[in-house]
Amino acid sequence: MTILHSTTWVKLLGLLPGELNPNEASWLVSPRHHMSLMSNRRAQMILNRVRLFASLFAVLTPLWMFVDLLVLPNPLAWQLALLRLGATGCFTFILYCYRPEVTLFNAWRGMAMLFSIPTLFYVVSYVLLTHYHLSGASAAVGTGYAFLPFILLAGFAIFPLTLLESVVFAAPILVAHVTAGYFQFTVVDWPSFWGAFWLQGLIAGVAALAGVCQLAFMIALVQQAVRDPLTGAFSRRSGEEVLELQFILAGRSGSPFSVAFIDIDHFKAINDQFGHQQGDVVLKQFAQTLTHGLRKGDVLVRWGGEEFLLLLPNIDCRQAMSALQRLRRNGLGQRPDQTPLTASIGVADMLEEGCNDWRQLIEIADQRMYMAKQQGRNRVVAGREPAATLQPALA
Ligand SMILES: Nc1nc2c(ncn2[C@@H]2O[C@H](COP(=O)(O)OP(=O)(O)OP(=O)(O)O)[C@@H](O)[C@H]2O)c(=O)[nH]1
Repeated sequence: MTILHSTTWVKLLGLLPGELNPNEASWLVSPRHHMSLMSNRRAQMILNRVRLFASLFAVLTPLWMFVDLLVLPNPLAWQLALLRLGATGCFTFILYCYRPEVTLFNAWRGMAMLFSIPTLFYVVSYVLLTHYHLSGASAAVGTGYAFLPFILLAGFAIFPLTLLESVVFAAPILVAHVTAGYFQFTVVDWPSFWGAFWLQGLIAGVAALAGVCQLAFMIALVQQAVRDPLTGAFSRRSGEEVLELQFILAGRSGSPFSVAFIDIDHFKAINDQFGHQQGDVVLKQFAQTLTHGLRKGDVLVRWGGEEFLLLLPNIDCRQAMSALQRLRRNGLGQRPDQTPLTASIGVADMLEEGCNDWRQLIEIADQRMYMAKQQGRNRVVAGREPAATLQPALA
């Protein structure tokens, strides 16, 4: 695993420093820790590629039928033609009827459906071909069927997949080849059956590498698009997307979802006394300090200027208060004159407030942040009552 955490990966993939953090290299191996925004965009991309692949196969599969009918003996040619028509019907079904909600699971299902059609086609066509002793032109056409697994494995190269996904999707095709060999369905005189298998493994490896490279570039692009360049926190636009997604998920599962509206105190004074550049440094350190203190799954958004939003899924106001207390106890950073940086924070929980729109939730948290300012700054307000105010924790 240490190699995954080194920058070697980044260098090997030809990425620029910062485009893919070393701790994000494990994202190339498995989709387990992908952020929801990434998974959503990847799911959309995979579904688009599934449709592209299905449309190509829907056109090419019936076209080859005419070659079969011209060259192959009957009834083999007709049996294969029927098989091709069936496969074309399945590809057309995926193209026009598979319009699911954009989730990674549905994208995987689309890929599984897409690749299972030619894999089955390959196995059945082989069973049919073994009953004939082909020679001349018909043997050449029959040999063409043996190339299908190679084409399928190469096809994975157009999908932005993790290493684990590539292995899972390529395995059935390799197993189909081994099964065909085991039952001696081979009609072609390969120099070596295992030689062909080795070649397939090689193609699968190259396709997996191509998929991982695509994924690396995709991660880098998504990071650039979703992050605020100064602080590394989510930008407001992507933050709104995450908010909407988390709000829907929390609503569906009936779990709490809290947001904290954070505004740095007297930030203008930093700019005025020490210059805008020093102000930028303080903003950057503030965001880094908060991010390091967060749990996995919590999201920091730069809402604008010196205002930040903290999205805290699965916790209510009370738990959010204690998380913020911990963050404030550890310190939010320092002003250029070495005095502690403080912030005024408003907290609201979707369940407690009965919000059915995330904008409403932000509005409430924003109002509470203003209450914190009015009450003297450097505090957290989580309700209208004074009891729900967390007093200054910093010296
Ligand atoms: N350096 C820097 N300053 C910024 C940036 N974005 C906004 N600001 C400044 O942040 C300051 C915010 O000032 P105010 O809204 O008056 O708030 P404040 O001084 O923090 O006072 P209170 O919020 O009332 O405690 C403004 O001077 C903005 O110019 C940025 O990206 N970098």
